[in-house]
Amino acid sequence: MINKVFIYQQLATYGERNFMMKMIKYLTLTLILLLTSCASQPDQTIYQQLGGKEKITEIVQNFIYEIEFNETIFEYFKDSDIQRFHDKLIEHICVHTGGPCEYTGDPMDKVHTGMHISEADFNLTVDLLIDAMTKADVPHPLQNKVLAIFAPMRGEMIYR
Ligand code: HEM
Repeated sequence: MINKVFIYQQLATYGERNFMMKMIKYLTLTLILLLTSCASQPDQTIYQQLGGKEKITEIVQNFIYEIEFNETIFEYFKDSDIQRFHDKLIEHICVHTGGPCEYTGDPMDKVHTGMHISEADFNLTVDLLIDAMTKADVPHPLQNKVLAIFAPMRGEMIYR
């Protein structure tokens, strides 16, 4: 009888040890995977994630193309210097996504005051930007990061 109890106790202890060993192995493996994935993907700026100046230029060119084919939004741009808009918007996006650029254009509130941009037209412009990014093969999660930077600027543009 004593021997039986002793054997059961030993088996239970062995089971616990076995379980603990498995847990330690599992946790160590998880930790290693976590560390290697962090090391291979160091924090990148959104500018870097996009692919730098080249990709931003592609997005801006697609965006201008979209604007030119949208009657409502083109109305705002019909007397604008599109080459200047192209150059300043690239600088602006570069700076705000963390790129190594300098913005040499005018402040957003000053540029857009007097245009009386409605909320609907602001949203429509954002849709055109989304189309421009999609055509430039920017993945959707990254598009959302870009939009999260520019959406809060709406206050400097609408109803002014
Ligand atoms: C977050 C959204 C927007 C950003 C980041 C943005 C950015 C800019 C930038 C950087 C410029 C060039 C400034 C300069 O020439 O010094 C510009 C110009 C302009 N923007 Fe925006 N803009 C936005 C939304 C809009 C919207 C919604 C409209 C109209 C529907 C609009 C209409 C214009 C026009 C017409 C110009 C040219 C101004 C001119 O001819 O002098 N923008 N914008």
